[in-house]
Amino acid sequence: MEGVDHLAHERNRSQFDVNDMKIVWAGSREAFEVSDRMSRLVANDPAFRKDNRVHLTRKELFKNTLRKAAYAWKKIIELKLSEEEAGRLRFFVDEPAYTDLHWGMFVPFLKGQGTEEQLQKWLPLAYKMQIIGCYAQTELGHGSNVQWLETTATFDPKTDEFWWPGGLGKVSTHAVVFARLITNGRDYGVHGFIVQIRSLDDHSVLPGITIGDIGVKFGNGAYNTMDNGVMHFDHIRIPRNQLLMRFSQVTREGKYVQSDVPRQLVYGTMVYVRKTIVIDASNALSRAVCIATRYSAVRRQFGSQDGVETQVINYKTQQSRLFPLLASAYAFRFVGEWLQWLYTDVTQRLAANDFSTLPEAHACTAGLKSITTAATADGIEECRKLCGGHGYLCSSGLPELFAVYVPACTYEGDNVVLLLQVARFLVKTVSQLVSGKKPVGTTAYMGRLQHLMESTCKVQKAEDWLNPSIVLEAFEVRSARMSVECAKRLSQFTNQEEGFHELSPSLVEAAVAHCQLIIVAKFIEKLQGDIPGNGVKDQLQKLCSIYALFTLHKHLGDFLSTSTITPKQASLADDQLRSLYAQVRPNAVALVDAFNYTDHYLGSILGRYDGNVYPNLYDEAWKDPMNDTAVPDGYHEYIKPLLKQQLRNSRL
Ligand SMILES: CCCCC/C=C\C/C=C\C/C=C\CCC(=O)SCCNC(=O)CCNC(=O)[C@H](O)C(C)(C)COP(=O)(O)OP(=O)(O)OC[C@H]1O[C@@H](n2cnc3c(N)ncnc32)[C@H](O)[C@@H]1OP(=O)(O)O
Ligand SMILES: Cc1cc2nc3c(=O)[nH]c(=O)nc-3n(C[C@H](O)[C@H](O)[C@H](O)COP(=O)(O)OP(=O)(O)OC[C@H]3O[C@@H](n4cnc5c(N)ncnc54)[C@H](O)[C@@H]3O)c2cc1C
Repeated sequence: MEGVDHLAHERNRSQFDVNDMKIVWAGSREAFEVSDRMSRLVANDPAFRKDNRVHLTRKELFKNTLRKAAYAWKKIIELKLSEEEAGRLRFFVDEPAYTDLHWGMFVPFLKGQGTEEQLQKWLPLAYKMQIIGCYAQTELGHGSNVQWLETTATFDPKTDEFWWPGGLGKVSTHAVVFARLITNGRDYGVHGFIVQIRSLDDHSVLPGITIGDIGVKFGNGAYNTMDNGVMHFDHIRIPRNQLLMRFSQVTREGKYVQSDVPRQLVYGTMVYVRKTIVIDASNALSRAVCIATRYSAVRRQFGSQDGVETQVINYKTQQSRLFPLLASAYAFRFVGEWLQWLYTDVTQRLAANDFSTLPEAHACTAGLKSITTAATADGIEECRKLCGGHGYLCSSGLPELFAVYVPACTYEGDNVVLLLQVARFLVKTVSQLVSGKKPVGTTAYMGRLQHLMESTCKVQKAEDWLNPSIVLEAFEVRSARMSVECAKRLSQFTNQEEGFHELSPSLVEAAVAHCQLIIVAKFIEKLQGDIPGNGVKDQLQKLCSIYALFTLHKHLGDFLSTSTITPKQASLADDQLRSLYAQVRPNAVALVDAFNYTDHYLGSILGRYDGNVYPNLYDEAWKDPMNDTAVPDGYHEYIKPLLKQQLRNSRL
């Protein structure tokens, strides 16, 4: 009962209204209510039980996922759930499935790339799940380099292998297929086609197509609920109108007609999903942080006072590892919200034939996807370590979360490849300054380049680091100087591509600096708005400072080598950071309660809301099939003879 008392005590000592914070975290009262309702619906339905996943074989696991997906769909229909409610319900079911790709990529691709006529034909089928779709872009030989995909769509197609598409291996009936469009002997580059791959009568694979699952992936259970697939086409014919033709058409005569739009619009679904992945990073990181924070308040080691040992959350090292992750979860939440706004804005502009913000939307989604997923993957692993030995047990929820999460650093664009896209965008922005082009959006600060190259940091005492404009300027100076340095070094190469290749490690660092500036800037911007709730804004201000100062601490080399700050100012930042950790400490448990996660969703004995960790860990161990019998299978074959052998040897 010790843990129970501790968490209740922690909750009583918090200095803000946790219910108000729940609304800020959810984004609005309406979003909170939907999430809250859906999470309880899932948690209270035994059909969605997930604590047995680690003991299932791959085939059992996959069938179980199919059962849950079908049951979830039944519930969605029965309860007449809205699109938003259905999305939240699937989220809380918390099991990667073909439905992620159907709703997350196939449907958005159709919506983005189809003509009115094509939408009328395909969307109702997809919405009612009368067809199930996946997104087949990656090939065995090409994933990052989309322009070099080898699959062709001509009147006389060659054959090639897709590799990875989720939902393809066993479930999808249709696929959005990426192939090079060839007509009248000319290659018009990569386009999206809709291709039926399985029979709608008996689910058999259609003639000329070979499909299978690509095999077991990283981790026990984890992403293995998903049927990532391999697909081989051999002279498949599809009707011309299954080229998605909103932006380019092929006439009956085979003439290619390109609308007056950038060819990159065919990549639109990737921009959409990358934006979603940023919000998802805050989900995954907050979940790990919630487990590690509650457990750190329950766990006691050393430092006995009055016969009671110290809660590990009181160790300064524990705080300096945990609280930056807590702050990052909030930071990623708010930058994700902003990215949603940016995406909506660019979509509206595209509809009005304004393509001016497309490069910015691409750079922001690519860069933020990279740094939030990398920090989240590392953060989950850090949370496992923060929970000591118990963190390594599957019942902590952390091993599975890590295994499910890490591919986010690879899918939807390898993180380094995407940061190089941001670097290209930055170098271009700097070079355009010479020609007088005014930078806008997230690169607007480059418009004050002369000031940023000359300015000196104003910090004289630790509290100065709480001043948002000082912090913001430090991040702007660091980023601008790193980009300018890269651009300068690049200009010394006669061949720009060769220079870009040679300097790519530094270019990636410049891209990281720019993206971290965006996160800090958007957190500060969020705090300039109206944030109701007793003590809520105050807590968020502390978290914002922690995110910024911890990032500064971690990348101190950048800040010092660009002379953005002095070693003395770095040391003052560390002093301020320590003080902030102490201020956040009494609020830590309440700050993770604000995520409003049910025990079902957390799936962690260490992160239980009631803190009743030890009896449950103990009980859980006894439920393991290994403990069905005291004497294990194999004793008679392998242990008993061995023991007898040893006995004989010792007698010799
Ligand atoms: C239940 C909750 C779930 C929540 C999670 C949500 C979703 C996750 C669910 C499931 C995930 C599971 C599966 C993931 C599915 C996939 O992985 S699908 C496959 C994804 N594949 C990739 O991402 C491939 C990565 N590669 C690329 O995107 C591009 O090839 C490239 C690296 C960007 C390079 O492209 P290329 O055409 O060669 O470009 P180049 O470098 O030559 O640049 C040309 C210009 O085009 C601009 N540009 C590039 N991309 C875009 C874009 N997307 N939008 C706009 N503009 C773009 C580029 O900046 C260049 O511009 P210039 O002005 O000419 O410099
Ligand atoms: C779980 C999971 C689910 C997926 N689901 C789907 C799906 O549904 N549909 C689909 O189409 N695809 C899917 N994919 C594929 C995924 O999109 C690709 O794996 C991803 O885009 C990376 O491409 P790649 O595998 O070719 O990596 P590679 O490009 O081969 O990367 C290998 C290494 O090379 C480096 N590298 C590559 N190019 C460069 C460069 N220009 N400069 C510097 N370094 C470089 C990378 O940084 C990386 O370290 C999925 C992948 C995973 C892991």
